[in-house]
Amino acid sequence: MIKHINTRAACETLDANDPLAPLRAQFALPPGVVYLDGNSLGARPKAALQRAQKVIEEEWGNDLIRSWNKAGWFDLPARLGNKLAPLIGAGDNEVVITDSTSINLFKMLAAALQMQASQPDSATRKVIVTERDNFPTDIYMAQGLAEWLDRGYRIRLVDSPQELSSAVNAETAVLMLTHVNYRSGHLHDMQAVTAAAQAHGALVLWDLAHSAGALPIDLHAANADFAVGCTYKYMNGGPGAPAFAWIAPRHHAQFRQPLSGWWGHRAPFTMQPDFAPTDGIRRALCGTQPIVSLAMVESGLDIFAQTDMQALRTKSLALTDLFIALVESRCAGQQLTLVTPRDHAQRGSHVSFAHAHGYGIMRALIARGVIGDYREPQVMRFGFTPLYTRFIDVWDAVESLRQILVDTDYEISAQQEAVT
Ligand SMILES: Cc1ncc(COP(=O)(O)O)c(C=O)c1O
Ligand SMILES: Nc1ccccc1C(=O)C[C@H](N)C(=O)O
Repeated sequence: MIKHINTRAACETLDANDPLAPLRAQFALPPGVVYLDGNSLGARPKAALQRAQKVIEEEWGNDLIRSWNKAGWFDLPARLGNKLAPLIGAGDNEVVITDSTSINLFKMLAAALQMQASQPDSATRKVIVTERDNFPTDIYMAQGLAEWLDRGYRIRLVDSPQELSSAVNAETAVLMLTHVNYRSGHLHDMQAVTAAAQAHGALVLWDLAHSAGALPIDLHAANADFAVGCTYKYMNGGPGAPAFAWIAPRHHAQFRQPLSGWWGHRAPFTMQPDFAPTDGIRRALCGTQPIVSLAMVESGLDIFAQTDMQALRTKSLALTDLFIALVESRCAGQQLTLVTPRDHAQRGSHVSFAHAHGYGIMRALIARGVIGDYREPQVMRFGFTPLYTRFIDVWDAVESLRQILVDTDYEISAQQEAVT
């Protein structure tokens, strides 16, 4: 059906018939902007402003220190974790919102290695497998941890998802993967990949940065071991909002992480000199959280509570199908290469096209109010966030892209900004 859409009016009709369309009104989006970067920084829920006002004025300003109890600040990582849990197929008391994705990767990976170290085959199980194409922080954190531990851990980088089955073996301690690749938008089959790795005795850690809030996830059905992810992308938690961490309940008792701060202690206000981890998911906590930023996450989660991930996925695929079809028909012959898989089963919620002048073209798009981003090498990324992206946004983005390409209206040697 999407293939036959070839006018803006037809896109208007798709919007008029879209059951999710009313949700857009809950976001503060600037006029004249086509925002296709919710996969990097989600848009602001309108309610976040009132929430910030309340946290700052009432909870901090008036109630001061009393808010740790009265406003539930101390319990916020776990309370919001419970709100986020259904979006990733997790249960109550299995998720905390805390720290950054990088830090949570470190904690989960360290705990997984420590669990493997207590197994009889630990002397030969020393490899962390991940993808060369993974988001760099994931690889960097694994490298840093392996170096720091200095116990012979090695990182094995695979060059394609097909290589995973031969790369994971009896030497694999942890398979650490990002569910949807940040650059290509490639989506792994979580259940199949997890089962294959576990059959070799590996533990599996998923980074859900580009899939949580973008598509249905069922960590329990996949029998995953650990997961982390961002709240500032598809979940619309705000710039630098704390990340989340999930531990399969079957691992809670053995889970020990090296950042053993007082928020993970069983009785922090007894002020004991010895660390004793608390039961359950709060073991993943370290110390005091940025409460103002953490509180903002709730406004985004409250919008998800009004719909379901299946409905969002249906719209997301319609948006990405339409974008691919329109770019390929209206920008034909313009040397664009589709980087993202066409197969729905392998596609996340963003679409990437490569072009030799990708950076300059993206700058030109942004100058016209079509906001995507650029990732080396040559890749223009366009994120589709079904809570607020409209079908006419897809049309308008492709029209701007077409005009820029036809008129060569981009800077061929554009100077790159610090953040691309
Ligand atoms: C897969 C993935 N992991 C982690 C991160 C970010 O980690 P952090 O929030 O710690 O900067 C990103 C994006 O920034 C990402 O795409
Ligand atoms: N946290 C950021 C801060 C500044 C600029 C970008 C980010 C991103 O999140 C990038 C994203 N993870 C990516 O997939 O490229």
